[in-house]
Amino acid sequence: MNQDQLKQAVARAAVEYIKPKLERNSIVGVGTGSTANYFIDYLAEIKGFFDGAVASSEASAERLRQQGIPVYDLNAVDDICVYVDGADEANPQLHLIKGGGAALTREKIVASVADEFVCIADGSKWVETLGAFPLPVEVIPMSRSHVARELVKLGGDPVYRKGVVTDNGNEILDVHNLHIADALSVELAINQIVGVVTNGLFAHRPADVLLLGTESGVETHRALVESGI
Ligand SMILES: O=C(CO)[C@H](O)[C@H](O)COP(=O)(O)O
Repeated sequence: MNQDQLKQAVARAAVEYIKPKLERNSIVGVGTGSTANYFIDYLAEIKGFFDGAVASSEASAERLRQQGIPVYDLNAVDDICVYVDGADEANPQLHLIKGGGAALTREKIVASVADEFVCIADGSKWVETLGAFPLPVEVIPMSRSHVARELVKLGGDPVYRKGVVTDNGNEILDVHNLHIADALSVELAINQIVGVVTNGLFAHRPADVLLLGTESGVETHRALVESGI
């Protein structure tokens, strides 16, 4: 199977995974990107089983509407039972790098609200250590150079993603050459820089479940929980 077929397989698996959890009034959180797009298309096949969706980008909202799925503003809903989205990298703790599609801030908001976060990814996204994929950081435009200098102090090589404006009207720096051994600390440290809206590390809100598309089928990974016992 090629990468696209693996994305389709995990998107299909996600619909099967969430279907038993849905009720007529359920709201589904929907991510952004090519894998999420496949998920939206398959989700449309069960649209009678839930109420509607909250989208993490204008692009996903548009695709949901085209598929006949009602789209709600996050402020208009009390609860999101499940959030389904892709990732650029995932490690065994189900910490993620996201934001290749520049939707990281809204993705992190919707993921944080959701009761369960189901990540869907083809096998190329699975890594032992995060950071080979440049870490996206959304910044307030006037702070871009300041934030870039601070990111250099943290050991990264930030590159301005020219021509990209996020749905929130901001800009993106992609931080190269970070070897992220402690994703929890790095996520906090970058978010402390004045001018940063958020960064694409999802460590404080990791995925709960990862459906990973491989040649031998869709694997289900759950986060390794550190236990004091
Ligand atoms: O974080 C994202 C968008 O901001 C996407 O989930 C991530 O970039 C993966 O995209 P794709 O499913 O196209 O490989």
